[in-house]
Amino acid sequence: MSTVLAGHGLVKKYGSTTALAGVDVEVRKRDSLAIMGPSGSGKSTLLHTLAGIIRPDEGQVQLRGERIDKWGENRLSALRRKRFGFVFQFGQLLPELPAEENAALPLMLEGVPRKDAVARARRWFAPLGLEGLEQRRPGQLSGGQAQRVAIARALVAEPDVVFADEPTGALDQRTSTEVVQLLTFATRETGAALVMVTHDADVAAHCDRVLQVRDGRISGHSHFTVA
Ligand SMILES: Nc1ncnc2c1ncn2[C@@H]1O[C@H](COP(=O)(O)OP(=O)(O)OP(=O)(O)O)[C@@H](O)[C@H]1O
Repeated sequence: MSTVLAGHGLVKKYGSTTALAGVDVEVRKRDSLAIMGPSGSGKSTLLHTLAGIIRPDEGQVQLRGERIDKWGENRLSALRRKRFGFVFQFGQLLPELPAEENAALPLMLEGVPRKDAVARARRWFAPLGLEGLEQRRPGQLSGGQAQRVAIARALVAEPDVVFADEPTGALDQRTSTEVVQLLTFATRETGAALVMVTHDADVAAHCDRVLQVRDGRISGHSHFTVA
């Protein structure tokens, strides 16, 4: 299967701190990868480097074989909008917009007319268990519902890769399980790859593979048998 996203020899330093000390990672279509490791081990730096948010000092990031880490900021931010989806710990939904418009936002930012963008976003509401909540503002949603709207927003533009940074970090265990099941299922349905940072081994176990990071290096790599 072809590689969608790859990082080779990634090094990132902040002053005397080496956040990434030479990391190699590849993800393929429909692949889901969890990144785990102690606090400060470099997980978020790795995710942000793969997502074109942080530039590595050494090494390279390739999307479908094309090197992106040297691209200019405008080109990179357009790439992030079109080809990547993001889910963060706290949904980061816009409080004044109804759920359906929050989910439609990446399309509207690309110039898709509001009505069409919302219609496409609405298609995600039933599979994500959000039917009937289309008009709610984020303040009127539970934490789990807000994360499901964030998943719809991450998938609406049919990205190549979804990046999730502690997507269940603010949720209780039952809600975490629901959210990660929906995230892995829905992402796989679209054919996108998923790269997720999590502290929670139960959440990581929903991914195909787990990468352990320690002191900026890969310290372990395990595969789960995919049903
Ligand atoms: N902008 C920055 N400036 C200086 N140091 C940074 C910066 N970002 C990260 N670091 C340092 O780089 C190292 C890796 O940080 P990173 O956030 O990637 O770790 P993490 O594994 O995601 O941690 P956590 O689980 O606590 O979120 C840490 O020592 C951190 O203090």
